[in-house]
Amino acid sequence: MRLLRMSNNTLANEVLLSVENTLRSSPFDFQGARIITGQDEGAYGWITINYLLNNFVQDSSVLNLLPNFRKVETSGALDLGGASTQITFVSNEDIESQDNSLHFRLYGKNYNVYTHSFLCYGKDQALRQQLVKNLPSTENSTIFDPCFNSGYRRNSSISELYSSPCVSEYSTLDGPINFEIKGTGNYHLCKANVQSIFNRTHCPYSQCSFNGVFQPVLQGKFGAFSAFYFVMDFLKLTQEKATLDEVKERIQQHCSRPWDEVKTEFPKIKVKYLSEYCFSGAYIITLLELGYGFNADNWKDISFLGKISGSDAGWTLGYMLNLTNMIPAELPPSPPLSHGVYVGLMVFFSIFLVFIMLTCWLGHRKPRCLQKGII
Ligand SMILES: Nc1ccn([C@@H]2O[C@H](COP(=O)(O)OP(=O)(O)OP(=O)(O)O)[C@@H](O)[C@H]2O)c(=O)n1
Repeated sequence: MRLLRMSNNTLANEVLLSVENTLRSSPFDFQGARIITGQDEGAYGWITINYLLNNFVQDSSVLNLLPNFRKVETSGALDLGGASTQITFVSNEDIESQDNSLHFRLYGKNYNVYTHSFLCYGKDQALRQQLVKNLPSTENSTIFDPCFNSGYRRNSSISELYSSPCVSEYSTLDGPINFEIKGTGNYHLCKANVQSIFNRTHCPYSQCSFNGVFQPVLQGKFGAFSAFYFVMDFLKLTQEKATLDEVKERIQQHCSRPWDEVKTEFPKIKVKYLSEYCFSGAYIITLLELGYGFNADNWKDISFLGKISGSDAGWTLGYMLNLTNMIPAELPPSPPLSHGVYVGLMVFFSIFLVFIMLTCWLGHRKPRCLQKGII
């Protein structure tokens, strides 16, 4: 919707109006439809996964005294959509760019959060950028693309290719109107093509991810969801903790398989998704490694998450939690003593009272001989 608004604002408004009309006639308490910002998308994704992972349940002074008390850290959020991708995590460093800085107070604790949304770096738009950047200058009607399995063919057109604002600046009237994309299935060539859409030559801050965007040093664990999960799940890389090299090896193997073989093995998967897993694998590795700076050491900090406790990982739950005030800024008032400590103190004081009464009684009691009048 953010892309559509850029290329055709009237059409974007028409879509919103249509959504509003439909939802207004539903039994829900509909309060309006709007296009959220990339920053919101990052923030709400971060809230969702940390809420579902129970990371906001923080220490109270009593809990702190417990021997097995775990100081809960939040998890960073990595979201890959079709049009944009978001990275969000708590950072102890100075966030040099205001646009990337968020402050939350949740359950009585402050969080300084870094977030950035890269529009045009979702999986579908990145594929488009990669194709455009590597279009041969000749007027060939066939494009050989290493990011598709060999034997794969797809028809496209110049107008379709350049229809997105992510690539319209590269638009050229040269070349054929219609062309055919033919896969050659080569992971290393594909990765080289994908790298060409990441600009790491300029950085106006002390450190950047790519395209001149500030990013502090990566901190803590990360949950990667949406297309990060769909792709890694297809490649069977979400359960086992594979090393970065093993992950690359698996993607390389997949890219080198002939398209016919892939299609026969997975007849139930949509052709659009299936045909793009080679590109998607190479893109995810490049985005995480070259873009965000993950490496062989901190790769283990990334968990690929589809559902958490039965709920989808994504920005929508976080948006709803925020809207309905489900995560209060302050901790709910808790009793000064826990139940266990209260019961323990009651038992102790009861025994103490009985002991005092017994001592008094023994101290004031007359000896038996006095009672009988014998000195
Ligand atoms: N089983 C699936 C489902 C989706 N996808 C891909 O995952 C990406 C993200 O899909 P979706 O969650 O529908 O994202 P969008 O809503 O399009 O993302 P955005 O937030 O960027 O608009 C898309 O490229 C889609 O083709 C996939 O590879 N396999």
